[in-house]
Amino acid sequence: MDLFSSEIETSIKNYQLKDAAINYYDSFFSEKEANSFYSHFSNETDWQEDTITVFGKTYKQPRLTALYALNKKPYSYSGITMHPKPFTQELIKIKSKIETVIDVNFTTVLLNLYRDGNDSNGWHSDDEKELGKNPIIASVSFGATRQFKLQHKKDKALKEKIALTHGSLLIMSGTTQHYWKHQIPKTRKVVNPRINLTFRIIK
Ligand SMILES: O=C(O)CCC(=O)C(=O)O
Ligand SMILES: [Fe+2]
Repeated sequence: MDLFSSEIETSIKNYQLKDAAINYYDSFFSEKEANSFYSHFSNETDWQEDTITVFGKTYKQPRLTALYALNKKPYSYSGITMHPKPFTQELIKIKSKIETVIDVNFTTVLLNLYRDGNDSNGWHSDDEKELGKNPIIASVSFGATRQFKLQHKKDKALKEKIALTHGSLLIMSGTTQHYWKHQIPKTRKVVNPRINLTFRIIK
C-alpha cells in the first residue's frame, strides 16, 4: 500500500432503520478538499435570507440558502419558491464524485449555511411533489459538525442521530422521506458555521 497515496479513507455506515435507506460516508472528501470547498462556498455563494410561511405566519428562515441547477426548474417548499442559478465548476466536481458511488443524475442542489449553533432546520421530510416518489437525496457537509436527527412519523419511538462531519456524505433513499422526518436542531455548543449541500433530482 502506498502510504502517501491521496486515496480517501472513507468508511461507509449503512443504517438499518425500518422503512428507510440511509448510508453515511465519513471523510468522503479529504480534509484538504473539504477545507477548500468550505472556503469556496463561504465566499462565493449567493446566500439568501428567505422568509417562509408556515400555517399562515411568516418567519425569517433560521439559516441562509441558495439554489443551483442544471435546468431552470424551481423548487418550492414552506411557501417559498426558489429559482436556481446555473451549476458552478465546484458543484459539478462534487456532484460527479457523489455519482461515483450512486447511479443517479442529480439536477439540483440546495445549499444551507448554518451561521452558528443558533441556526437550524426544523422537522420536515423532503417530500415535495417535484422530487417525485421515493427521492434520492445526497447531503454533503463542510465546516462545523452538527447533529442530524431522524424520527419515524408513525412509530415515534424510532429515532436516530447522526453527527455530520466535515467532508461527509449522507444518502437518503427508498421510502425514507415517506416514513421519516429529519432536522438539524439548534445547539449551544457550536459556534462555527456549517455548509450543507443537498443534491436532488427535479425533472
Ligand atoms: O443541513 C442538513 O444536513 C439538512 C438539510 C436539509 O434537511 C434540507 O435542506 O432539506
Ligand atoms: Fe431535508
